[in-house]
Amino acid sequence: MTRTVGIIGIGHVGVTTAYTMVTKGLADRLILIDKQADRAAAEALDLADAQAGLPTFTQLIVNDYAALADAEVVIFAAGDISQVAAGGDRNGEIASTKLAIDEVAPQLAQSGFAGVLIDISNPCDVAVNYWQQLLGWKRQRILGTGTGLDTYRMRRAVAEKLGVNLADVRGYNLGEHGASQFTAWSTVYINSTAITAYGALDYAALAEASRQGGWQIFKTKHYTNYGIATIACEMAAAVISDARRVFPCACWDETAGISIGHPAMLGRAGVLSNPELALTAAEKTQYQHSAATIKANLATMQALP
Ligand SMILES: NC(=O)c1ccc[n+]([C@@H]2O[C@H](COP(=O)([O-])OP(=O)(O)OC[C@H]3O[C@@H](n4cnc5c(N)ncnc54)[C@H](O)[C@@H]3O)[C@@H](O)[C@H]2O)c1
Repeated sequence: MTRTVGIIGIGHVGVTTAYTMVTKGLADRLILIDKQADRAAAEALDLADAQAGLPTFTQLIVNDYAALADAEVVIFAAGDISQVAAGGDRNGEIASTKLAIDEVAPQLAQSGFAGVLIDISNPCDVAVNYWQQLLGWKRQRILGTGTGLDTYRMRRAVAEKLGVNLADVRGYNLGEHGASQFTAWSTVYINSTAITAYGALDYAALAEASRQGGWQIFKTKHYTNYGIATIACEMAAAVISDARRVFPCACWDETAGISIGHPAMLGRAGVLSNPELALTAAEKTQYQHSAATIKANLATMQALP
């Protein structure tokens, strides 16, 4: 089997995702697409140079939608990061991301792509719902990185606080990849020990550190790329290898009636199932509030011309 992945939008995030794919040898064929055709071509040449020093080889194809017909995964990172509103509000990108989706969706549909679409572009949950409505595919084939990156940030904040390794911190941030997200502390463990066993902690400060972690980076760099590229590649690899690994993803929740960040088992068909969580009553309320926020922002996106 030839592992084929497409990346649409070769800006900061798209190119870092491509670099991660190439250096980890996660794909045999990588298709890079950007409406700035020269930019995608230049990035492909730079990536091609890197391969002289790598133990794996990735065939690079530029700006060819037809090549997506054979892809297992397409990662969508198109948009315009300069539209992020003051304070790091990802909803500033509603119009630019809608425009990019409207431009790409017909070409993606026409390409014959039959794999799994992973949206990174923000506002991520809103974009996933919009993609699902526009394309009408089985919802399990369309997901977003959602609170995957926020969960990484929670793991970093907890690890720094407790003096443990962030790889040993498990659990989830849930809901919107945005201000209404929350850390579900009932799910957080350090190895097999519940975080609650660590005594009194300032949970509000830790949750805020993960919620605001992106802004802390963004206000200096004006973009973020390494964390998101890593989680996107982890998810893509799980789909390609039918790994049945669980990630917090923006994906359909029948009960909430919306796609929203919650754990999903990923495999070749996309979302295979959603593990049940035993959330507390307060966490359930936060989740419902986040679902309502995504629905309101989706209505805003749909109302745009
Ligand atoms: N979900 C997350 O956790 C997360 C984290 C970081 C960034 N992001 C999001 O990822 C997206 C990309 O960020 P970035 O910093 O790479 O932005 P960027 O502005 O650097 O790059 C966007 C790229 O998309 C291209 N593009 C725009 N419209 C297109 C179209 N119709 N077809 C093809 N290409 C098109 C642009 O030419 C540009 O190269 C943003 O929406 C950003 O908010 C999400």
